[in-house]
Amino acid sequence: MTMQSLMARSPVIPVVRIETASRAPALARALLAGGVSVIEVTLRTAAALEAVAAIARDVPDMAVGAGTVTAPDQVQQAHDAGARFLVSPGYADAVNAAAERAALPLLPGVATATELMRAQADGFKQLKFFPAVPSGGIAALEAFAGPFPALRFCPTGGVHSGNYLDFLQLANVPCVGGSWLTPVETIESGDWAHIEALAAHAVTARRRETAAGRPLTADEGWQSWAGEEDPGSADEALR
Ligand SMILES: O=C(O)C(=O)C[C@H](O)[C@H](O)COP(=O)(O)O
Repeated sequence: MTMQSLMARSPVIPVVRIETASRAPALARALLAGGVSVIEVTLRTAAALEAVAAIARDVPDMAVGAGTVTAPDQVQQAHDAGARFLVSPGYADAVNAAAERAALPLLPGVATATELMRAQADGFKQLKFFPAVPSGGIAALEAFAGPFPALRFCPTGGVHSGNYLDFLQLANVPCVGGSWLTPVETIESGDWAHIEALAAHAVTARRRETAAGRPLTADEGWQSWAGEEDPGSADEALR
């Protein structure tokens, strides 16, 4: 699987912080049921690697990756757990080399033109733009499109239900990353229907906008639910 094909699987890559590995398969099934078939489990908790392994074993249709990869030894650990891709918040030669040795697709993080130039020279075409909103958001991505027309970005950090459709309007943004589909407290409470609804809403609103060929208003995006399932008010489903 290439990073390009992974980024084409879903308009949103859920960035997950999970405290209890045994909850990971149910979480992955809820996202799949909502139409999201890729998940990034951040290596920020003690349960993360076990969660990656549980998803890889029990939910094979979910493309599970490891995020927050900041050191080369995490690459091998993620590989051994069954991760199918890696995401790093930054750009580090040692991590890049370890990912290449492990033959795992890597989405490295960049935020400046200098980092983009390094990544491009190293052969990367798909990059995480992190932290997206603090680093200039949509205006920065539009500016990067001029000197770097071949690069594609997954903006992450500050992207949420209220702005992700705007990011996806950009020609150099095939997908975004964000934590809003998988709130920590919702995972801990096991409210899988809510996570399925968040995923379904994100995917459906994007599909509807693509079909319309123009940006939707917030209300129109929400109406993408009409006729499928009554999610209650936007505030309620996105609570
Ligand atoms: O740990 C990493 O490697 C990260 O990428 C951090 C993530 O970007 C955020 O956890 C997601 O950001 P929010 O959607 O703004 O919550």
